[in-house]
Amino acid sequence: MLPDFNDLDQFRAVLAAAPEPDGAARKAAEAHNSQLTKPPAALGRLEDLAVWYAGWRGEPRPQIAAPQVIVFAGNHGVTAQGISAFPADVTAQMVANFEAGGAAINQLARAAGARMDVVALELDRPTADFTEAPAMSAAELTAALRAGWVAVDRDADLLVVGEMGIGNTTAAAALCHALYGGEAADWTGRGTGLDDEGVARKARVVEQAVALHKPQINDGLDALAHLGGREIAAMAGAIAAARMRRIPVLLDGFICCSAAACLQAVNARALDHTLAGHQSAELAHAALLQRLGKEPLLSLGLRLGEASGAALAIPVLRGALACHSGMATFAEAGVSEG
Ligand SMILES: Cc1cc2ncn([C@H]3O[C@H](COP(=O)(O)O)[C@@H](O)[C@H]3O)c2cc1C
Ligand SMILES: O=C(O)c1cccnc1
Repeated sequence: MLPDFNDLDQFRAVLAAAPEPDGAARKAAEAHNSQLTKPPAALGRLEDLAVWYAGWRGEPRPQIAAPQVIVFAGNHGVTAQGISAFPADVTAQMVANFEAGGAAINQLARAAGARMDVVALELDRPTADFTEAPAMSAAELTAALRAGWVAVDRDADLLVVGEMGIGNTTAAAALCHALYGGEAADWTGRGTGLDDEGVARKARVVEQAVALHKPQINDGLDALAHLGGREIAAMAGAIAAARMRRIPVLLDGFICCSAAACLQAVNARALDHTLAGHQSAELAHAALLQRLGKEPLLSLGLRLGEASGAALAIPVLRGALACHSGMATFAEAGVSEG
């Protein structure tokens, strides 16, 4: 059973009690890796990925059999400030598209052999416009974290989380500016395709919002409440639930990583069970990945969200484990060691 939480302090306590990887399984995986029929380290980063995954699953020779993709959707009051190239109605329209199987992530999840779930969070009740008021109350944030927390399949052996929410690159930029400082413009990109004038307006919105709320922000959950969105909070809740179940997580683009950053700001080790699936083309994703200490698996110029980049990385991790767990050792294959 997962522990439960009813308020933000209980969620902070859950994060503080997060489990660590299984040291014995990790050691056994390292020893096994060193005996496989290949020159030492010839599979490069795949070898580290396999050992990392084995530690989290507590199995020296695991496979990925049941990956789960969850796309969370939410609406944002800050869209009133003209910060997206698309209207807010697109969020609900895309949820219908996900449910009908017509979006990019439907194809990528299927191609990766992953189960896909869509969780829409109160789309007809957008968050407050955070240039004027906190985006969410503590109770609303708790509810959104819980929606993510309960969406994780207990039998999944890999989790990919992503999002849909017109305006959410503004929320993600504001979260990064609040957590890491610098200039608002450093964290503000084009999102769905703003022109230069639109990006300048968006950066002013980010700057104004962070200046308004910064005095009330003491950790990542305060930042999420003031500047986040329901789908961003739900991604954070799902990432935390996966940790409790020792399910490794592939992070998606800028918005997903802003959710992860909020967890890391509460507990420095909260993302140890996660990898960066890809580096998005959104302006600040590279800088955010650096802050998270994550090296992306892929960099394909995607700037879509929806979990698309992380879903594409599933076969990379699966390939790492197929080699690790399926290859013969030198002794088994009768191959001479160097
Ligand atoms: C048709 C369509 C499909 C999408 N799928 C993901 N996003 C992406 O774009 C949005 C963020 O960009 P901004 O902050 O500029 O609104 C998010 O919903 C994100 O997932 C989409 C956007 C559109 C228009
Ligand atoms: O990096 C992302 O995930 C992203 C970038 C632009 C628009 N939507 C998502």
